[in-house]
Amino acid sequence: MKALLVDDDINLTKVLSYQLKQSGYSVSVAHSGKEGLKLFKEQIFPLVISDIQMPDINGIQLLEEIRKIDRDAIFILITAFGSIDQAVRACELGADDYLTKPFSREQLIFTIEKAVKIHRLENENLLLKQELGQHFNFDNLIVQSPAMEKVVQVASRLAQSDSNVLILGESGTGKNLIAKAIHYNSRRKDKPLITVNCPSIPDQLLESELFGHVKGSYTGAISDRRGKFELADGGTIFLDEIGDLKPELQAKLLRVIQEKEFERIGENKPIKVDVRIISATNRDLKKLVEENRFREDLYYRLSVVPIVIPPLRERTEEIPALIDMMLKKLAPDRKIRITPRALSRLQTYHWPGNVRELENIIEQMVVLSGKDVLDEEDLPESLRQSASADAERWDSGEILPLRQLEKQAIERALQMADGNQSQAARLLEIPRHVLIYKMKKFDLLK
Ligand SMILES: Nc1ncnc2c1ncn2[C@@H]1O[C@H](COP(=O)(O)OP(=O)(O)OP(=O)(O)O)[C@@H](O)[C@H]1O
Repeated sequence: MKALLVDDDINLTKVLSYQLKQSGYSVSVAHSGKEGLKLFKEQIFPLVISDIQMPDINGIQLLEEIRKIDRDAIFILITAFGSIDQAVRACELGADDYLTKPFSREQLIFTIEKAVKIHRLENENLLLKQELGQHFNFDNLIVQSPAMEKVVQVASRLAQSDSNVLILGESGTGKNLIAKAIHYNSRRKDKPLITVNCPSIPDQLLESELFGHVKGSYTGAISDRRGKFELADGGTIFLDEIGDLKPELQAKLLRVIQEKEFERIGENKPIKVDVRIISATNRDLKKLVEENRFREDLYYRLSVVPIVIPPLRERTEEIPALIDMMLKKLAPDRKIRITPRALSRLQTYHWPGNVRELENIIEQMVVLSGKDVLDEEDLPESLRQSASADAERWDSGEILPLRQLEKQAIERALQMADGNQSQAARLLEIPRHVLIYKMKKFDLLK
C-alpha cells in the first residue's frame, strides 16, 4: 500500500519510513504540510500519516484539505504527548486514528492495520447495503394485480415521506418484503433497518430488547445493554406482529413516537432517537382497538394510511408470475415449467399461508419430482385433496358464490388458451366482447 508520511522532524521520518517499508508499505515523505498537500494532489495516496504540529499547514489543516480531494484516504495523525485533545478533535473532523509520541513500531503498524481494516469493513458494509437496496426494490416485487399495484403505489409514496407505516395482511402475504422495500427506498436507507418480531421474545424481555437496560436493573441484567431503538437511530425499526404488544409497552411506544425519547430500564436519563417505525400485523388491529386491547391513540400514531396487502386468493392472476420467479430462483440452470392443468389447480386453491405457502409447495414439487415439467400428479397430496374437496363440495350440491365460479372459469379458460381471448371465449362458449367485459369486471385485463 502506498503511504504518504508528513513530518518536519527529519530524523523521525527516517525511522518511520524505514519501519513502514519493512512492513511492506511503499513510502513517500514530505517535510511540511504544504509539500505533503502538493504530493497528495499529484498522486492520491490511500494512506496518510501526518504530524499535527508543523510550521506552515498543520496536520489538521492538511486533513481538511485532503478530505476536500478524497474522502476515502485513511488519515492517521501523530501527536505530541499532551495534545490528545487536539487529536480527538481531529478524529471528529474525519481523521481515522492518532498515535501519541513516542510510539513503537508495533503500535504504528497496529494502528495502521486497524484503520485499514475498519475502512475495508465500512466499504464492504456500504456495498452490501447498496446490494440490499437493489434487492429490496419495489421493481423486484411481483405486482400483476390492480390490488397489489395500489399497495406498491401507496408504499412507494410513503417511502419518500418520513411517516410511520402500518402494514396489514395475512401471514405470508409479503409484509416483511414491503417493509424492507420502504426502508431501502427512503432517505434512511444507509442507516440500519432493525427488525423485532414481537411475539418471538418473551414479554418480560421485550421491553429490554426494545429500550435496553442498565446493569442490575433486573435479575439477569448482567451488563448495560442498548435496545433496538438506540441501534436503529437514524434508520428504521420494523415491529413485526405489533398486535401482540402488551399494554405497558404500547404506552412506552406511544411516548417514543410523541416525544422521540425513552429511558433504558433501570435508568432515569432520557435518550433521544430519530427512528421511523414500520409495524405489521396479521391481526385485525381495528377490532383489537374496539375491544380495548390495542390503544386507539397508538393505532393512529403508527399509521397515516395503513397498507393492506390482499391475500393471495384474491390476486390469483399473480400466481403464474410468482411461480416463474420461484422456479428461476430454485433452479436457475433448468427451464422448469408447470402445465396449465397444474397451474389451474394452484390458482383455485385457497392459500391460507399465502405466498410463503406457494413458495414451499413449488420447492417441494421441484425437489421431489426432479422433473422439468411439473404436472398435477406432482402437486403435494394436501393440495390435491383440498382441490378434490372443492370438487366434492360442488358435486355434493353445495353452492359456491356464482361470482367466484365465473371468475375461476374465465381464469382457467384463459390459461388453457395461453392468454388468447378468442380461443378462451370459444372454450367458454360466449362472444369475445362478453369475455372482455367480464375480464374488466374481474380485473383480469392486463
Ligand atoms: N409480491 C411478491 N413478490 C415476490 N415475492 C413475494 C411477494 N410477496 C411475498 N413474497 C415472498 O413470500 C415470502 C413471504 O413474504 P413475507 O415474509 O414478506 O410475508 P409476511 O406477510 O411478512 O409474513 P409473516 O406475517 O408470516 O411474517 C417471502 O419469501 C417473500 O419474498
